[in-house]
Amino acid sequence: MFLDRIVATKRQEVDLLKQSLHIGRAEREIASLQACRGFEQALIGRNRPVGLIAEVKKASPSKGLIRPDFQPVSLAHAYEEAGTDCISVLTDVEYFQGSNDYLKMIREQVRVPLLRKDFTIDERQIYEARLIGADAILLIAAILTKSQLSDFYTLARDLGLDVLVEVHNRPELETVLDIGKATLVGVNNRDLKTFVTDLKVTEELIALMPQGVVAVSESAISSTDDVDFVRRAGAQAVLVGEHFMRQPNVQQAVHDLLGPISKEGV
Ligand SMILES: O=C(O)c1ccccc1NCC(=O)[C@H](O)[C@H](O)COP(=O)(O)O
Repeated sequence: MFLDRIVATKRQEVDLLKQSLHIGRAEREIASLQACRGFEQALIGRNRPVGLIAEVKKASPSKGLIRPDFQPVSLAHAYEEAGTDCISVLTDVEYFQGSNDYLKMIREQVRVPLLRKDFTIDERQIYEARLIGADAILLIAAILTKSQLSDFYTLARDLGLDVLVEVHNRPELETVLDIGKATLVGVNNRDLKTFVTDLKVTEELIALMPQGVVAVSESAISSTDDVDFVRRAGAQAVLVGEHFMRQPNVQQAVHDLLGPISKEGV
């Protein structure tokens, strides 16, 4: 299964990270960094009736190479110009052709809060995320135990990071709600084990979320009908990657998908 392969690769990467990232040193370095930009807060005070996390995504396991002419900083600038609330940067090298360097470069150039999109399986990756300039990390319920989800969540918050906790089915959501910490929950419409996508997953799971949770619908959103559907299902924000990456002008693509900036209806 592909997700198992990704996690196996992450274990190897973490073994290397254990040699290069010393937690005590990382903590001291982090203490001298500027505070993170509020990722969740940017979605709550969003620029449009539905919040937007626009993704910088060169390739994916399900689609291969998506954007051959990939200029991460220009793309991030275009997203910022288009009024995106937050940006997601894929940092996985092996399967998404991403890079920590892309996130670092974008951090230097744009003000929008950044999600480090990767497969977190070890606490060192959370320190690393903070050090490279992320404002938020992703925790994927499908690859973590309940205690890992809880511990990693707490560590990330202690380091000043926001956390997008991702679920794809009811048992995963129940685990996350049972832990009782997550305030920002993403429903991935893509089954990461089969790559099958279905927006109805958003509809099913958001209906089970308590008031106060900021719900994000992730993946396979490519039309205004899709946005309307997940919004009606209760999504306060959408995470969109491939659709924007396939458009020559991503700034225009954001306007076409989400309309002009308007705080009305927030
Ligand atoms: O995108 C994939 O093929 C993929 C495969 C296995 C694990 C994760 C995967 N994607 C990560 C994501 O969650 C998406 O990049 C993100 O939600 C945006 O989705 P999309 O708009 O469909 O590019």
